[in-house]
Amino acid sequence: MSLSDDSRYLRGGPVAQRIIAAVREDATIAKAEGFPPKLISITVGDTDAVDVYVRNQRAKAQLAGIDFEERRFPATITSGELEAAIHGLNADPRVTGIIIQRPVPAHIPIKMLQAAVHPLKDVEGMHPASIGNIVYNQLDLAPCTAAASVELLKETGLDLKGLEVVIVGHSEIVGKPIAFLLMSEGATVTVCHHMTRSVAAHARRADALFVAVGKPRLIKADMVKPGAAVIDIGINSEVGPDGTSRIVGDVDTDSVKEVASWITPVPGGVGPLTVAILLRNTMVALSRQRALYEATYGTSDRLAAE
Ligand SMILES: NC(=O)C1=CN([C@@H]2O[C@H](COP(=O)(O)OP(=O)(O)OC[C@H]3O[C@@H](n4cnc5c(N)ncnc54)[C@H](OP(=O)(O)O)[C@@H]3O)[C@@H](O)[C@H]2O)C=CC1
Ligand SMILES: Nc1nc(=O)c2c([nH]1)NC[C@@H]1CN(c3ccc(C(=O)N[C@@H](CCC(=O)O)C(=O)O)cc3)C=[N+]21
Repeated sequence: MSLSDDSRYLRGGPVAQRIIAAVREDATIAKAEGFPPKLISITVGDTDAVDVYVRNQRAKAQLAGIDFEERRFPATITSGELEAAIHGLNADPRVTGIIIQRPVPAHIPIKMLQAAVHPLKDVEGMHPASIGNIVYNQLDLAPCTAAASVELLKETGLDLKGLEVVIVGHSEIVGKPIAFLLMSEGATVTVCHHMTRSVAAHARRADALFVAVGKPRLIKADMVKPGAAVIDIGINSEVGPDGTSRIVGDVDTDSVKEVASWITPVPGGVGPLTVAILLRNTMVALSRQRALYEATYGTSDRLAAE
């Protein structure tokens, strides 16, 4: 069966396109009212997966009518210098949202950086105060990849209540928020990580398996329950047999798709939806900023006010 007509593939593109079209409408109105949305990406050092993400952020932001600017810093920068740069962006009224690309070099405390971003400009909901909102089931501005992964699982039509879900990987930005989002949907959630005794034994029980580790082909067909939904979040750059670089996930897709009922392809699965949700979150941040502006100045139309 060809890729395009295989219904087992859960594709992010169509959902992403719908979100981007809606963002574009919102952005057009916001611009006309004096609030052009602008997203700033902060990259520290060099990571392949970040390069792919930023490239797509720029392309899709342009489609959606959101200004996009990348600030790149060398891996040798100090945390104090980075914090100062973030404070400058917090104070700039033209900046709607700030995303700090992960990972950052080991000498920079990531939590301190996330805490430096003003919560109203925190488009990934990663400020220590914001991430707590998902514990309270307040989900309108959740970390983008986690939200994208759960959204794709919902595309299967599976009832999430009581669903056996296994997540492999427990990072702050992906695995942990997915666990919280799914708990709030009523799923029974198991989280595996590098200390888990047998990832395979857990994975084989899963009706839905989420994988966010960063290791190509970690998940093989014998680790997947027949009929399961497999959400592959990994983005790994690999040099193919022809010498060109390509992107692969964490799942051995060719073999796993013979066992699973649904699988997200890489590329074309979670990635495009992550980008779309980041842009949508930027508009959520803008509307919160506008609400504050209105409470202060009595109007949310900045152009009319001036
Ligand atoms: N498609 C998308 O939108 C996105 C994709 N990604 C990709 O997802 C992957 C993971 O990203 P991220 O969560 O940020 O990465 P991290 O490196 O922060 O986390 C990786 C996680 O995997 C766990 N782990 C490592 N080895 C194993 C193993 N052998 N078995 C089980 N668990 C293991 C680690 O556990 P421990 O901490 O205990 O060592 C850790 O929790 C990467 O490929 C990244 O590029 C990330 C974000 C968005
Ligand atoms: N703070 C932070 N948040 C993140 O969400 C985050 C991060 N840091 N660091 C890097 C990883 C990686 N990541 C990707 C998201 C989308 C694509 C994406 O658009 N992928 C396309 C690739 C298409 C192409 O090849 O161009 C796809 O999978 O189809 C890739 C990678 C987000 N991450």
